[in-house]
Amino acid sequence: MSASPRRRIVGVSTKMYFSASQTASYINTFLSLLRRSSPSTLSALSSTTDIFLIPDHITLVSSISQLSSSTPSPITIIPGSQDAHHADSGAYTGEVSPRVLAEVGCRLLEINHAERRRLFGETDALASLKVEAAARNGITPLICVGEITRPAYYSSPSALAAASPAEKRQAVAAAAGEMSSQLEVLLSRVDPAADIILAYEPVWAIGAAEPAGADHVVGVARRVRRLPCVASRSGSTRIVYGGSAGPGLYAKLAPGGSGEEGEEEEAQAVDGLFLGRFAHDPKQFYKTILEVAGMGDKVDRVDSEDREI
Ligand SMILES: O=C[C@H](O)COP(=O)(O)O
Repeated sequence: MSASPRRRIVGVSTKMYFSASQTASYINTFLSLLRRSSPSTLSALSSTTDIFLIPDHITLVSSISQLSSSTPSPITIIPGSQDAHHADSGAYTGEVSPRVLAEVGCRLLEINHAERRRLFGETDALASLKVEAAARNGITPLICVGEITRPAYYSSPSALAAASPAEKRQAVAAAAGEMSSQLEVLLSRVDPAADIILAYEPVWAIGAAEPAGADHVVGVARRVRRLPCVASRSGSTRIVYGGSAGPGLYAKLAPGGSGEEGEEEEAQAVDGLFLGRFAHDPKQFYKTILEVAGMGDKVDRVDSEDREI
């Protein structure tokens, strides 16, 4: 996965929503959308943007085979795993080995998702071992991190509209501060030269009706990039946003979008999106991919069955 300058990246985790046959049919429908795209669309897409797909563990191997046999050239879809143990082998009944994941073609490992922390008691220290295990096995770690507390002004649309720039800056600083101590631990065991992806997922925006505001996301991403444990890395550190993300969001996060006011514009604070529910329809997933790739002019064609995308 090359990332210099940083390639955009967008993907989906199906969490535990789909049956095995739904996962197969989801991938099938998504790949047919890609196959309906013109060679120039596919070529432009693959030249700028990485796409990943993270099914459940049971369907990972069959998904990898489906992706490798039916993805139209020159697109490559990066298969990922939702979790793994930190040891490569041993007496760990029921666990998934990162070495075996690498062996079957998995190239991305999701680590430290808020649901793993809240429901299964995972900690920063455990996640740091998994980050190390992924990199050791040549798998790119996709490290989820985000603040727990929702800024008070998200309580209602009117409170959000009335929030002052100072309140918003304070919320951005608080979120980045909370993530700073987590990231220190999460990145403590991985080679600074390894390529990683950070998924900024405010816990309060996961499973919600709406994503966090663009100004909040861009502001936090900029601050995270400046944290010493991130800024000092020599490997690529891409940042994707997750938490009720879907079509229409990335344009607001990209340079020239509606990101945080009053700060020096960075070329690209957020490198892409990490989708959940709002990618359950393969067409919505493909529309979002096109938007992340800066090809929003193609989005209207996705709904029309008889037009080439
Ligand atoms: O893994 C993806 C994120 O947790 C976002 O999920 P969501 O878009 O369904 O809120």
